[in-house]
Amino acid sequence: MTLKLGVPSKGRLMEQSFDWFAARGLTLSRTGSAREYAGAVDGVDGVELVLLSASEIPRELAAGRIHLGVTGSDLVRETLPDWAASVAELAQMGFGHADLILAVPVTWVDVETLDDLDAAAAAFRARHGFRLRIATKYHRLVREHLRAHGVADYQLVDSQGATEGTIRNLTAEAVADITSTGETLRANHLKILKGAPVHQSQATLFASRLADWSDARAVLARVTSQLGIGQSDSIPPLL
Ligand SMILES: Nc1ncnc2c1ncn2[C@@H]1O[C@H](COP(=O)(O)OP(=O)(O)OP(=O)(O)O)[C@@H](O)[C@H]1O
Ligand SMILES: O=P(O)(O)OC[C@H]1O[C@H](OP(=O)(O)OP(=O)(O)O)[C@H](O)[C@@H]1O
Repeated sequence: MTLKLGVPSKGRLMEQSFDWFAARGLTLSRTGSAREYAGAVDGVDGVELVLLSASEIPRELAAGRIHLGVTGSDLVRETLPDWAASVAELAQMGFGHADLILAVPVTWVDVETLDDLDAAAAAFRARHGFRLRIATKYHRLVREHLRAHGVADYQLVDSQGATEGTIRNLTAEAVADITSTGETLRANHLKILKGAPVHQSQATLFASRLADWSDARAVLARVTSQLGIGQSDSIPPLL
């Protein structure tokens, strides 16, 4: 039996993941044609590369279909209820940095903080008869954050892409989305609310707590030794 390692199948995350492993002596490569999602691993015996969408890796880890997986820490926290029961963080990889933030139009001069948003939301509801709409694909993380900060008078509207455009399109009054350079927010005349972001994300190597480790345990020891990371004693059933 081999250890299955899930890595994003395209884009920056794939390339930077390949570079991160290569720098530690594990060579990942795509095999077959450019469009074929097959891969190979050199450097440690018994590792099988599984190329997957970054957004599917949390579910595959939680289902135990892959033993290790690279994806954004935001996607794990958003996708998996009680994520720490399903996966363990083995290494923060130092790329794929992005902040999940709340933003409102720059023209909302009285709204700079979550407290201001709370007040604006109450006023909005009184005036319009419906709750202020926040567009996002990060429903779980945004709900938890707003609950923790006592903001209740809002509704989430689902936006799976081009979220910053929802305000111009009059389908939302505020957004919660990932930003790295801030260019998309600036281009859409939005400003980030002050205070800590909802989440600071980066690419992270996760281990499944729910995969069958019985035969993959020895391979894990070789992988973590090669990568120079401490083998997590906290991955059941490795205890
Ligand atoms: N502008 C950005 N800068 C840096 N990281 C980003 C940016 N936008 C998204 N990310 C991060 O990249 C990850 C998502 O990667 P990607 O966009 O490849 O996934 P996806 O769109 O779900 O993939 P797929 O289209 O295959 O389903 C998330 O962890 C997110 O935090
Ligand atoms: O701060 P910036 O560097 O401008 O990056 C932020 C943008 O990047 C992501 O979008 P992505 O490109 O993944 O497309 P999406 O709209 O489909 O989510 C995110 O949703 C923002 O729209």
